[in-house]
Amino acid sequence: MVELRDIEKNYTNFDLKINLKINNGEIFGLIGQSGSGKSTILRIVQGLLKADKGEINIAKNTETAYIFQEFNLLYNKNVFDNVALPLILKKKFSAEKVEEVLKFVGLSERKDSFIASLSGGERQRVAIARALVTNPQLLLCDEVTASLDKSVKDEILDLFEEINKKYGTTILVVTHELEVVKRLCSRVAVIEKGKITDIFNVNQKDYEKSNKSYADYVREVLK
Ligand SMILES: Nc1ncnc2c1ncn2[C@@H]1O[C@H](COP(=O)(O)OP(=O)(O)OP(=O)(O)O)[C@@H](O)[C@H]1O
Repeated sequence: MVELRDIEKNYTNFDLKINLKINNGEIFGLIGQSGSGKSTILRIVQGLLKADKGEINIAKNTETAYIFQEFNLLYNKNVFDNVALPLILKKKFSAEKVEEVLKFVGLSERKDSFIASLSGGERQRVAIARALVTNPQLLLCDEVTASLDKSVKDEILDLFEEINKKYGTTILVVTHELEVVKRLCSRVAVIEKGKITDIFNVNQKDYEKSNKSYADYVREVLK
């Protein structure tokens, strides 16, 4: 689905050099500390940044969508209009499609609400719905759960899993959070100082999905 071959990007104090292959239908994690080069890789895959060397191959006509940490929502528009935007830009507006993805992310009831009145988790759901509305085969996610608390994070991660299962969407997840990779990804690449130092299958078996209430979680950590 996505192949980065001998990709290089050189900044004054930073050199990226990687090879990476992401298979059709997998949820692939890219994990690394701040400054390791994750966003640079994602931007190269998005086509927002040109590599100095190497080749990037993405299957022809792959519909791609992005979800960012900051959500990039339009605050002067309501939920419905935010989600409809990519379809309007592509001149493919369909109210039914917007309704369908809003239902999928559990926001049908909030479709007339303005973004400012939503919680962080709800905003993230709007961003996910907006990404899904064009039926992407490839979803690129940059630190999408970093600002969310544990229970909302679990909900959003469930949603990504559902997207992958229901639509077969290939998902590339960039994160510095180990638990996100553990919970969601089948494979992960570890990136350090611009190089991939390891790639392996994630052992998801012993991840315990939390059914605890928020109060239980707080007690468990703090007491
Ligand atoms: N336009 C640029 N000019 C010069 N250096 C840059 C530029 N963009 C990124 N860098 C450098 O490249 C390195 C990797 O940055 P990148 O944003 O890819 O890291 P990251 O792993 O995504 O970090 P974070 O988790 O903090 O977002 C950093 O050292 C950064 O300073």
